Amino acid sequence: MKISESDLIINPDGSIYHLNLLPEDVADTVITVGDPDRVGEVSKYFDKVDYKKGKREFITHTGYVGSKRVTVLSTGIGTDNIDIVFNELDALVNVDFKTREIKPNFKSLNIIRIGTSGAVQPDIPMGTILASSYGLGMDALMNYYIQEISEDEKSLKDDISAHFGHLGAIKPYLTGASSSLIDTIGKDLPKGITITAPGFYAPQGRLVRAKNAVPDFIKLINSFRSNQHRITNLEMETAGIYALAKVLGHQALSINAILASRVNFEFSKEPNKIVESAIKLVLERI
Ligand SMILES: O=P(O)(O)O[C@H]1O[C@H](CO)[C@@H](O)[C@H]1O
Ligand SMILES: O=c1cc[nH]c(=O)[nH]1
Repeated sequence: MKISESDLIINPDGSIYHLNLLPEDVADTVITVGDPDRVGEVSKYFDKVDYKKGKREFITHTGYVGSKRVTVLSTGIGTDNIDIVFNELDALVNVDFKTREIKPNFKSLNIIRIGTSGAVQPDIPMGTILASSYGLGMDALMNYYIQEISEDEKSLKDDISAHFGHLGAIKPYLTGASSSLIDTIGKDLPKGITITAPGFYAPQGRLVRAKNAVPDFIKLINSFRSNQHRITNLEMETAGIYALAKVLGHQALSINAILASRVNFEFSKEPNKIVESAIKLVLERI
């Protein structure tokens, strides 16, 4: 079945609407980062950069780490951008842009996020590099997609829904990391459930001048327990990445550079150093 011109928008030069990429521009291993400036911080370690492209906040460099072809791409902030990036990345590899039909041979990408994040447990200090075992979305993205979840995900999600049930309108969604990527890239890293918030301030329990509707949000988050599971950190993309990757059949892992300790009220004075060590760790292991 042909995908219509308004559902899948292809620019006159054959590139996809927002990412401005051609199908051949995407490697099978994709690193996503939030900050467009971080793309160069990753690709400076490539042995060879084939090209650099971009539009809006979506900057892409593709090249080689040793003999492995790798794409690094910035998503900007938030799961609304993840919706765009993941649908367009998937279309680039799984839709024939000439016929507008789904290709007969499905391609699954390995997608690794290198992001920044704030920890909500006292034993996870600033400087930690943490792998998200699950992404827990407090945003609304997955209200718009049909997602099948495993029995394990369902039972953990039920405990989470009970814990956060009194928040009313919030309908959390939960997806596990790719087991193959977490067992390799994330093998010896601290792990935990990452909350993806629809904002940086009150949606992450911060208080500046506007009053928060949810009192003691960080306490509510860090007191959650279900068997061996606990919530370790807060950021703004992982849950959307995990959920859409699974819906579309890709493998995803989120690696978090912990810049803030929300329980100790601290923010790193050297955030770039922490991000740098997360980048090096991922590039050594992909
Ligand atoms: O550093 P990045 O990857 O952008 O990630 C985190 O930083 C941003 C907020 O400062 C949000 O995007 C959050 O998820
Ligand atoms: O606390 C933090 C730090 C980085 N990014 C976030 O979203 N939250």
